[in-house]
Amino acid sequence: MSASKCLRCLVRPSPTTLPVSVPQHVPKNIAPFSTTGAKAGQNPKPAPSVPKNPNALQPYRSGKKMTLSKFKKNKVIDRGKAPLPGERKAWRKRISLSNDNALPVPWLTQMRPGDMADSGNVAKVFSLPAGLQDQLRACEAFKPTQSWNMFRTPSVLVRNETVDVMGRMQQAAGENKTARLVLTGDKFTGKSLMLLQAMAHAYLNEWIVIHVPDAQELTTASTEYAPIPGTDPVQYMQPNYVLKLIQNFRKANEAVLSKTYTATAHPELPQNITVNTPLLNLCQTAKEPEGAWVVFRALWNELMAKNVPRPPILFTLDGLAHIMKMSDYRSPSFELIHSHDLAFVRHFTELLAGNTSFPGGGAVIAATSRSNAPRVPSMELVLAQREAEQAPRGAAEVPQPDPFFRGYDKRVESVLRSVDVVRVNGASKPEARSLMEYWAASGLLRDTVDEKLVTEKWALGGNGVLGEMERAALMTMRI
Ligand SMILES: Nc1ncnc2c1ncn2[C@@H]1O[C@H](COP(=O)(O)OP(=O)(O)OP(=O)(O)O)[C@@H](O)[C@H]1O
Repeated sequence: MSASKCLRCLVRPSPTTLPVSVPQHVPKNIAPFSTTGAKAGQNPKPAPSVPKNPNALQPYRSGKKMTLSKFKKNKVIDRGKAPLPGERKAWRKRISLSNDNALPVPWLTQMRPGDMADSGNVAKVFSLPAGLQDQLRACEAFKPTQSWNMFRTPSVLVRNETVDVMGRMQQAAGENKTARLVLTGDKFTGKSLMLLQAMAHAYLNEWIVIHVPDAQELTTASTEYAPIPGTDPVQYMQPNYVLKLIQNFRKANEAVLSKTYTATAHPELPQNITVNTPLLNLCQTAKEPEGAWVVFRALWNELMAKNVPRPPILFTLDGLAHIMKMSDYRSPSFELIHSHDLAFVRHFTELLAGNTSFPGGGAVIAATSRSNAPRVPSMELVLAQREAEQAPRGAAEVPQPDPFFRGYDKRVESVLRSVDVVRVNGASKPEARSLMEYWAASGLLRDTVDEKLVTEKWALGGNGVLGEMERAALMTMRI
């Protein structure tokens, strides 16, 4: 393009319209050349202004900038109040145990202490008494994934497996032994609910209950940890987790703990605890994470004290696979810590392995999960082997380890080597029918419950998988 053309308007400038430009490098307040000393000091007169031709070629752009968003207003987006720390998690984990829109079921009876161990009650639905609901809520036995929020009162179906598990618990307590059980089975068959039933049975029969609602909280490095001085190999405590556990434990077991007394004095605790103090007072000394581990140790020693009257104890844990592998914690040398080196987890695994037992008898029950669980080949293999060994002679072949696989964990095998495996299957048709009649009486199932409907929903639910049946029959009613 020709340099003599105006770049903005394409008008050819004439020599007369060109502005007289002052060279930019000459400072304005410097005196022009002069012949006298007097003139030399005077300020120069301003140069006569040249009228501006808007079409003339400008050396520099001046004036307004063109802004494209001139007529746009800045929108103020109101995002509301930001949720406080922990608020989202609390919302996600909230449990509602009642639905006022569901009908009360007139024929429903409240659960009594012996109901779940009685084989005559198989395929019957029982409601949980209000006091028991509080205890189960305190120890976080209800899960947000279960369908409690659909019914008027929380109720459970007694199944064959329920009677079996409760029978083993009763027998162990009667013989001052500790039953060691692992509940396994397909997804949504009701393993967590079986744990809840075991806890309900224990509370109604005045046992002491310790419950770990989700084992992954212990091993995913989401809670503080510290090495315990004087342990070899080093074990780690988790003071914050243990504090929360003691507080829930105290709320849930208040009645029994106030009737159980200390066997020794505990001067090491934040408050001095003397002999014959209720265990409830001992639990109340756990107020800060700093002293929580010492309180837990004292409480554990008391629960395991021999030669003093102790009620049966139930220790339950949901999500077994999470504690049967390396944890996400690291040692000071940055090596992964095995879950069994976490001291709290070790208390559980020692019981499950049969190395320790409760003095007044009881049970230790772990449930596997299919929804949220890492793959642990050692655990899967040992549980399959145990199941085959327990089957009637020759009914199942005992699985063998893969000779080319190097990932088996000896520590896991030694813990699970002698446990009893209980498989939770789909419900039978009479059990399914009873539950569906309860759904219909609650106003959640509109169809008439007959043989045809039961068979249809039972088949749709993968041969009586209760969670799947709920989906098939009540999915439109989910809140
Ligand atoms: N005995 C029962 N009485 C009433 N409802 C039951 C019973 N057993 C299971 N259910 C229902 O089935 C659903 C699945 O139960 P649960 O959460 O115990 O399954 P799960 O086997 O632990 O599943 P996952 O393998 O995913 O952990 C729940 O909504 C629960 O209400």
